[in-house]
Amino acid sequence: MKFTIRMIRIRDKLMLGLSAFAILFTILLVMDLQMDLGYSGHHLVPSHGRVRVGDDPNTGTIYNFRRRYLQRTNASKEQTSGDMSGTTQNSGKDGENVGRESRTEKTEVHDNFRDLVDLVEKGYGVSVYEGVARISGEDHTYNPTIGEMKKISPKKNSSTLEKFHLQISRTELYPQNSKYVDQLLHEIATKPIVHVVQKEGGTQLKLQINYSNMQALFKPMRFPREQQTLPNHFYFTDFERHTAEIAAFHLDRLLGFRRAMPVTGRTLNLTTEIYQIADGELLKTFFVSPAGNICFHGKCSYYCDTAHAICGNPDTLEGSFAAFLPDKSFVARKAWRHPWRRSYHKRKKAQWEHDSDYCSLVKEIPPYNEGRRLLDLMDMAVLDFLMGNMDRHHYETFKIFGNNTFPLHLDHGRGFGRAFHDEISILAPILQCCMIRQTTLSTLLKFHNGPDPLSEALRRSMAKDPVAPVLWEPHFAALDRRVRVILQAIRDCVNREDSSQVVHEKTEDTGS
Ligand SMILES: Nc1ncnc2c1ncn2[C@@H]1O[C@H](COP(=O)(O)OP(=O)(O)OP(=O)(O)O)[C@@H](O)[C@H]1O
Ligand SMILES: [Mn+2]
Repeated sequence: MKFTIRMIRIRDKLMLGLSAFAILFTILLVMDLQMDLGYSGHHLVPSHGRVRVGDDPNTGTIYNFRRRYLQRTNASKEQTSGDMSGTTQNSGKDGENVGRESRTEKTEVHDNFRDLVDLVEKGYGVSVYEGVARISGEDHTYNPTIGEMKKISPKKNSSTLEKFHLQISRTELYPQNSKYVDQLLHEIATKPIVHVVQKEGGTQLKLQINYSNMQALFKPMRFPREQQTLPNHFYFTDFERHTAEIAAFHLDRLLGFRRAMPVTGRTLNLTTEIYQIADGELLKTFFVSPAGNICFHGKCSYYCDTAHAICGNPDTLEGSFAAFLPDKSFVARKAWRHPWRRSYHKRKKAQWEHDSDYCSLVKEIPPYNEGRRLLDLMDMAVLDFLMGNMDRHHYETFKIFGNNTFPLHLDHGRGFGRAFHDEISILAPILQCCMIRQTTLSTLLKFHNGPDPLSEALRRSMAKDPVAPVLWEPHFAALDRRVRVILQAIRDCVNREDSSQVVHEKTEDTGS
């Protein structure tokens, strides 16, 4: 009897011990997943987000910059638990900088990046062939438009979009003082829609909106603005945000690129402006949800089923409307694989992710070995980093202009997904090539040193959009913070290139 009682006690103690262990283990696992400590071997952020042991701190890899940047600026105040990979790297040496609340940030003096301002103003080391701030050396006086190349002038009854197409030039989609952009935005946002068909291509649902004399590409709203990229979603499984398309157009314009088609927001009546004029195939996918809202899902390769339907409230729906590119039969385009594209596989990495000398490889290959294209990729990295767009797999150019023309900035639906996280790997082209177009650097410095920070300029630019406010507030602060990150990366490059740099004469006023 005594023996059995003792056995029961031992068993109870054992059970108690086991339970305590299980609880502790679970807590450890949860902490690991939250803080990415690495015990479980699973990382919330992909493992390439970590600093690799053995990296020479003086080589220009993304990992080193990420580590140094995180130690220096301590952006962790703005980071969520999923983004701590860098902060766990902090050692005691950086004592004064480590505190996550970073109260020091408020007292920090504004770094006006005088060294970089000097670089762009005085043109020290600005050349086609070497240095960090570069010019493309192309002939900017040779800038024919599509109209000129095709010997077509706009007719009296041409639509604004047709006129816009004819003025697309070798160096930009529209001039800085374009008389068509605002008019186009207004027309796309207000003119009656006459027919709607699903747009082929791409992974997510898009509609081609036909007006009486022009077309637009419609991407529907799927979430409220404050919804962020789900932590378990990869960049390639992330849903698209219509507001990102709108904001990207404004951002591209503010940066002086003018390589993105004009995009506006518009609120539709799903019944009268889509359903009643929809193409038969699209019509088949309409239904009424249990909540009594009108919904449709279209047909596409990923998210086109009942579970991912797009629903009105009950039949109003917001979306982005991008002015249509010229028809391919009129102006053909060439699609290029982006050298720094991601692997689009949940376990594989791309070559640039483990080869810190990747840029020297790219520099050898046409069209990156000469002309403007490599600098254009740097611009694209700036645009994508500012909005957090990781989905840049391909890009397109207009064939008619040959190789020495701008790449189109298309498809920004996956930007503006994470306001509290700066995805340094998007800067890989800049960090690995250590170059940036002089004019782009100059524009970034202008926004950084004010009086108008990028956030304010963007806010003002988007204020008149029909679906304003376009962006969730935290994205604005992220923009100004990311401008600083880019400037810091450029400064690191300049310092690394060493001070013995030869002084070159400026040979070109504008680089884009
Ligand atoms: N404004 C536009 N006018 C006409 N065609 C466009 C326009 N924008 C994009 N396209 C074309 O439509 C294709 C798909 O567009 P987009 O990339 O925005 O869609 P997506 O569903 O996000 O694609 P993906 O899944 O490949 O990322 C593009 O490759 C481009 O050729
Ligand atoms: Mn896309």
